[in-house]
Amino acid sequence: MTASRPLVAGNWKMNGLKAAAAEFGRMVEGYGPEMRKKVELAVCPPATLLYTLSVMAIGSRIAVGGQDCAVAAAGAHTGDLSAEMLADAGAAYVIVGHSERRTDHGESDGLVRAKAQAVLRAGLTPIVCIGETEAERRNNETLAIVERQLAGSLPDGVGPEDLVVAYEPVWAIGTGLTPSSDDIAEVHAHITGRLFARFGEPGERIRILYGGSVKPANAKEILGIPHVSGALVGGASLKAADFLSIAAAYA
Ligand SMILES: O=C[C@H](O)COP(=O)(O)O
Repeated sequence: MTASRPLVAGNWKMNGLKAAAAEFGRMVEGYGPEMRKKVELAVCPPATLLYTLSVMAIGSRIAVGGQDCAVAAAGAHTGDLSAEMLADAGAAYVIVGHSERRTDHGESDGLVRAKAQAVLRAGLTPIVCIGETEAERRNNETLAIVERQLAGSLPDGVGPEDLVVAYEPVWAIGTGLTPSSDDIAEVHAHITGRLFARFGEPGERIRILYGGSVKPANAKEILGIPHVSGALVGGASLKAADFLSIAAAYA
């Protein structure tokens, strides 16, 4: 896995029954050699579809990933899935700290960090999500919030290939709203600076995805912003045509 190509990752969230595999099949078909050279694609389906999609992805170079994991590797944790299980099912990535997990399940920065460590332990790459709420942005706290979340959520001792950061303003998720390009640029530059401060020069090469209402219509503009090295896409990743059209912003 190289950090040189940008990454467009789809997060299907709690969407997709068996029939959704056909949509993934269309993504596999559409991810041709030219696109592969320019952009890496990953799809994080519900865990029930992970193994099916990973088998379909063999030979296609589309990665699949999980949306969350437990901290422990195995044991008496009813209903949980370990990073090792996700790896066994074919995952290459695991999203941790998504704002919906932070909100719905009260996940703290410390827990997100432990989950990111678990992902690394299993040999996978964590996509660590951070981002401010609408109230925090209104109070001009955005940079302080992302800085605090980064400091608390990122694992230590990782190289640029081992880690992906996703900046997702909570108020932009699923709303059709997006920050201005200048605002996205400011936050991504700030995150880059913090990654440099924490990891040294390799930290500047850690990919920082933008997430929050990325659509085919705005992908080219958002993905062209300095320090934006890909996207974490929710709703628009459910349809192959939309997802591939977003990735085509790099073509
Ligand atoms: O993980 C993906 C994000 O939450 C963005 O979702 P969205 O593209 O539906 O706004």
